[in-house]
Amino acid sequence: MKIECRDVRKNYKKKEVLKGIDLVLEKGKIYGLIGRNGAGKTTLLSILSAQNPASFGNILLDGREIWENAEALSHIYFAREIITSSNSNASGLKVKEYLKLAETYLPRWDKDMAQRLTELFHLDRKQRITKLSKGMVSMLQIVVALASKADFTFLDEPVSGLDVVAREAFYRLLLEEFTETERTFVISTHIIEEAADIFEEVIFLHEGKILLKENTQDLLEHSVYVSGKTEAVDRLIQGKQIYCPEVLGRSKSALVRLREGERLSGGEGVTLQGVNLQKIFVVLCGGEERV
Ligand SMILES: Nc1ncnc2c1ncn2[C@@H]1O[C@H](COP(=O)(O)OP(=O)(O)OP(=O)(O)O)[C@@H](O)[C@H]1O
Repeated sequence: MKIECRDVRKNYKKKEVLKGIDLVLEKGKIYGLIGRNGAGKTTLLSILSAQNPASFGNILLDGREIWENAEALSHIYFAREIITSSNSNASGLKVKEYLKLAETYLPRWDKDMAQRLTELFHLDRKQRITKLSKGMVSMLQIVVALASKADFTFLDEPVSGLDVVAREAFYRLLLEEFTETERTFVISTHIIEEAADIFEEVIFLHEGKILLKENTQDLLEHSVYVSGKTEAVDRLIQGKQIYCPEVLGRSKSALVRLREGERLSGGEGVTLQGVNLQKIFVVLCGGEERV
């Protein structure tokens, strides 16, 4: 089972938010969707789940268009922020009523799991959603996403507002569910480092385009931060794929992306350092604001 996104574009009036997205999401993987504020992550996830029409392009599940295709959509669930303002549909609902509603429209709903997770997160089923704290609303979003049992489950900033204990609990639950099932998860997050180990692949969405989609481990193994005396660094990085070279006095630094089979060996006056996912993201997507 796979989802294919073919040349998907989205305009809001004259503003082009997605600029030709080609993407394949395979079964049985956890993807991290990472991008700056306004990069288009929520828009992309809403289009991948047919909650929002694309302006151009197609989304296919095993070759079949998902738009107005109830069977295809029964395999896809997008857990987006529950809007708790007074004019939202969820307003006024109690937690148990919201879960009941989820049960009616999610064909693979796991009631026992929803019950278990609600207890685990200490969510009061009688509480109105509008009275929940921000973190508790995120927990409810996570409960529904996991209990949806959808083959493709998308979570938009699921850990937003969660304290560190609840975030750890979420990552653990996600991994448990992932190892027991063949489900695919796409998680958008701004908290990159603590989730980096969970993502089998990362997708960097930058200014409406996919800048990178790669196995996380490969990406980390093939990224090296080089610094040292300018001449020595220049010799080392010659012919290599480099990002953000910076010169400070007689020193130079740059991020090097090694191609398959390429190696770097440090010499006199040069330091080689591994980089983490957050650093790679800042270098590739940070632009002028990078520090
Ligand atoms: N319904 C809408 N009408 C008009 N513009 C919109 C609408 N939804 C999103 N946008 C615009 O599209 C762009 C992408 O928004 P989107 O919410 O997809 O980004 P994001 O990557 O999820 O951002 P964040 O990380 O801040 O949540 C932004 O410039 C936003 O203002």
